[in-house]
Amino acid sequence: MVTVRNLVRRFGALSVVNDVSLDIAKGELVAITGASGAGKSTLLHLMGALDSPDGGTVRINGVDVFGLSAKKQAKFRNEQLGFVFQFHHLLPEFTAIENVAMPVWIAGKSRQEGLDRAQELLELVGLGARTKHKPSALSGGEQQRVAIARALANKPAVIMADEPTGNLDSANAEAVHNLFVDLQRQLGQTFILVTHNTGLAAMADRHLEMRDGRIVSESRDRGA
Ligand SMILES: Nc1ncnc2c1ncn2[C@@H]1O[C@H](COP(=O)(O)OP(=O)(O)OP(=O)(O)O)[C@@H](O)[C@H]1O
Repeated sequence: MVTVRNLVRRFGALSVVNDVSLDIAKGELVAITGASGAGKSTLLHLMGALDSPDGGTVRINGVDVFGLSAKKQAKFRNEQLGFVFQFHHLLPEFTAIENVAMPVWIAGKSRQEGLDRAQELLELVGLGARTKHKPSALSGGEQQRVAIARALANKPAVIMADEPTGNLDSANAEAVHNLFVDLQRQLGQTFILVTHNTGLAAMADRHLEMRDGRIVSESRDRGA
């Protein structure tokens, strides 16, 4: 599903991602942990084609993402990848349902198709009664669930999440963890998560630890 080979990203003399290779299977939930500055976010951004590498390749569903033109890459990102960040980045002037429908509309589908899909997803994340609320009228945990629904909008191959619970209290963080596991089980959704949260890392099928731009350990610790 995701094949990373010899990925390198340098900032000045520093190799922030230093020759990383890894394979992620369909339906896998992978957590990446490591100290601040280890290169986790940079690696995730490269895998999501939000940044370009100085060397190496990323293939998602067989597509060489850095071999695509800028326009095709943006389309690929919108249709094949879902992103969840620490701060939800919802559009404040739009309702929850409109925020979730947005990637569907951007992909060229009709207004109604977008709204139907968004309604279904908001119900899936437990927000079926909150669809007409604007982000400011939702709690932090609810806003993050809207962002997760939005990430799912186009049935992406992979959801990439960078500190998705970093801004949440422990109860809301746990709700988001459980939601990821439910989505993995119900939809076979593939997830790559960068997190400092040991509870979230422990729920993953596979836990990769980064240090100084490299993956230094790997464990399969779900249920341990
Ligand atoms: N655009 C940039 N220009 C220069 N240096 C950068 C840039 N982006 C990241 N870095 C540096 O790369 C290193 C790794 O950053 P990165 O954000 O990937 O780490 P991280 O493991 O995600 O850390 P954290 O857990 O604190 O988010 C850091 O030393 C950071 O300062």
